[in-house]
Amino acid sequence: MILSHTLGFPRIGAQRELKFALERHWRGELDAAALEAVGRELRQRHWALQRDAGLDFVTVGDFAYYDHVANHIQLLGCEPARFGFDGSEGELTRYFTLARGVAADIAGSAAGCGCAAAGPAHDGRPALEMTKWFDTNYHYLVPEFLPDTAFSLASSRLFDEVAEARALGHAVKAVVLGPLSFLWLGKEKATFDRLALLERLLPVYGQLLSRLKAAGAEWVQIDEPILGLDLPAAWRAAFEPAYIALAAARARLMLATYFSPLADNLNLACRLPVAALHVDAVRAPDELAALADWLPAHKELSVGIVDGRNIWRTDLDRALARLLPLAERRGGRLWLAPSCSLLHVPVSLAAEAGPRAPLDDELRGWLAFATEKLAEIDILKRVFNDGEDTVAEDLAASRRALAARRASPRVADPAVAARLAALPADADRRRSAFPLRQARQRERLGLPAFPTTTIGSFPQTAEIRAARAAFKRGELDSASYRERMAQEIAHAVRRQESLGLDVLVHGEAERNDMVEYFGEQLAGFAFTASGWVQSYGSRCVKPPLIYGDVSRPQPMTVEWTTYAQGLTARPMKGMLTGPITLLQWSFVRDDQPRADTALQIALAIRDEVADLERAGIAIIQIDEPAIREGLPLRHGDWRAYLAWATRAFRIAASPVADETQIHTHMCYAEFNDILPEIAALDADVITIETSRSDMELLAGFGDFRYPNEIGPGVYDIHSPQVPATAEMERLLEKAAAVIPAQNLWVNPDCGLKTRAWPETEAALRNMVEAAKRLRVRYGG
Ligand SMILES: CN1c2c(nc(N)[nH]c2=O)NC[C@@H]1CNc1ccc(C(=O)N[C@@H](CCC(=O)N[C@@H](CCC(=O)N[C@@H](CCC(=O)O)C(=O)O)C(=O)O)C(=O)O)cc1
Ligand SMILES: N[C@@H](CCS)C(=O)O
Ligand SMILES: [Zn+2]
Repeated sequence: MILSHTLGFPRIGAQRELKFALERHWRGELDAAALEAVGRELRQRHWALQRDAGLDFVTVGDFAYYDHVANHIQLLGCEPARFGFDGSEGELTRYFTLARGVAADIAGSAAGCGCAAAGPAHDGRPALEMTKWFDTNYHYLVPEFLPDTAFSLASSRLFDEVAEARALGHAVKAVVLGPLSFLWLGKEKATFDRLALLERLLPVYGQLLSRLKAAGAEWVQIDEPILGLDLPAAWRAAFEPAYIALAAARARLMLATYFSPLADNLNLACRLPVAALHVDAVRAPDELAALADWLPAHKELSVGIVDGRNIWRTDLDRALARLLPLAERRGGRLWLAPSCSLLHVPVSLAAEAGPRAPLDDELRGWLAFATEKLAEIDILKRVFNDGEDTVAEDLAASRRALAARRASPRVADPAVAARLAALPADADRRRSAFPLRQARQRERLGLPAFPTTTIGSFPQTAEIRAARAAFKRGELDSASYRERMAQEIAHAVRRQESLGLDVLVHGEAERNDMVEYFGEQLAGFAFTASGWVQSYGSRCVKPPLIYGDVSRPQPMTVEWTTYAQGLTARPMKGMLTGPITLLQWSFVRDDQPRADTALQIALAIRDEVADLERAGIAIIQIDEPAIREGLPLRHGDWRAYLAWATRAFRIAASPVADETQIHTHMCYAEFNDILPEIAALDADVITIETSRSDMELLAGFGDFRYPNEIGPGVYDIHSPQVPATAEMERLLEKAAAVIPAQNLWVNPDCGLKTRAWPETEAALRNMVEAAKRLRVRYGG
């Protein structure tokens, strides 16, 4: 018998119902009960979808009002003491405090902007840090651990949800993050080893599993994605005793791994005393044979056969070819599932039909979002359980779609192939070495020491978003929309001039998103109407789809950039998203290596760089915030990735003269483990997020003697708090202790699109003042 399930389902809602409810709640327009009603309605809808798709169990525990790791912090009773909760606050209030921090004197502004994580707040309660969930564009809240962190079962939310699903008649599989992954994903806030907390944590997990069983969960999926990482020996060694201890709870456990091969953890995963093991057969198809050998016959094998990280229809014949020998080997017993939670793909293709939909019928036919992926799993299951004839039509439709995609003339563009073949070997090299470029740029730009700048975006106000929405609905004509954006840009330029910034930006008002905006203009890319995916909290992104060879039919940013430059005598930075970030934050074609697609995008961006230079733009920034996130999860794969990723960046950045200054920008990650490669990008200036680590991140750049110029972020843009001049001075002093002062720039951590104008202006005023004081101290 073949069974089916999903590791998780998107929680945000097909129409982003959760996002809008959350933001209304934060603005004080929706009370907690009404928010909970929206959550309940979404869970019920998603469980019904799972049941209707023929899954044998619905998954309970994948829902979260902000983030599932944050749910575990409450569930396991380890809310950090620094939040000072006194027991009078409700669970939901505490939850949003962990996620967003509190700034008592500016709470109105924080809530009004719908921003998610807040940074250091006036009353000393900064939000939990946010970081990337493995190699995805989803951000989780980082648990904080101290040597005396205690655990207890402190929330009934998960058990209530199990009861809710049971009351609706569903067979339930609950999902929790495993104890080792939970500890691994957290951070020590004092000098000690957080693995030491396992002993204290395990009894609470034991209680958790017993209660889930008592609540009627037939299975508990226990996620240990860290089994896909290169783990230190102590962490690997901790698995077996931990799971032996958990076995005492007598819950039926499915250990779930995903995102990368198990490799040297395969044997360990097979040995653990659990009833079932889930593996990612999309990222690690080659391990299936070994699993069939090693997993004891009495255990269930759940095969993640449908890609949970991408949106292409599954090749069902290839999937069946993989599954058949496995099923045979395991006596006809298998579970089928997506490779990972479906959190990372949009809810349904249903919203992509209709005359105004940007996706045409042909492209839509090649795709499967979360709902359609469940249907694919059901087809595969029925082939085994009921015979191929029962799904002959579905299989034929799937084959037709795949054949159409393979044969489509829209995929291959011979001109792109020809250009790549003719690419000179030195296309990734600037004309001169950095010292000469630096001298020429200094002469051309005439900037003061500690030049001030921002990262690109200024507040994406409700008015800007509303104008764009009206334009897209056809209610605002193109000329009026462009006029509105021109006004916004002019406004941003005026404000920067009056603040005294040295290098200006146009503010990105015209961009819906730093990736989608380019995706809408590049050939080989398509975009959706409602293909939203949660990025953090209530914030979502709509990743474009790369379906074919990429090229740039026409300039994408030159008009707005030259317009902005025409408004000021100061240098206006051109603002582009780099090839790796465009790749990483899109759904990428699966019919050629990612490296090839990256190279094609690099050529398109190179053309834009050349056009900006030709239009007289002296400084061009190529954002690469996702370059670190794109690193493979296994170290052994790093070298190959870094080689093509850095080459793609350099190809994009290298067509310009020495006098043209190339900036890059990175955030959301620690870069110290890839510093040589960051240096090899050879950007003239790099701006990076450093303020949240109190410039600690910069130490690596100092130790490494990073050769080019650096703008370490001096304030956290996630917070509406206005940073004090003295604090930014202190950070700059700290930076000057490790980086030569003449190479330092002054800027925020990242773009300001999620902020409001009043706090933005106040923060930048203080930042400019801090730079002036540094100039006095260091000369220049
Ligand atoms: C830098 N970050 C980014 C990541 N990934 C990206 N693809 N882009 C990024 O910028 N990953 C790492 C970080 C994550 N950070 C963020 C920060 C902010 C957001 C965010 O604000 N997202 C918006 C959606 C952005 C967008 O595409 N907006 C569109 C559509 C706006 C919209 O919702 N319109 C409404 C109607 C509005 C009205 O009538 O007033 C509608 O269509 O229904 C646009 O501007 O046109 C969000 O709201 O979640 C994301 C990641
Ligand atoms: N230029 C972009 C970079 C974000 S990582 C911005 O300022 O929003
Ligand atoms: Zn950034």
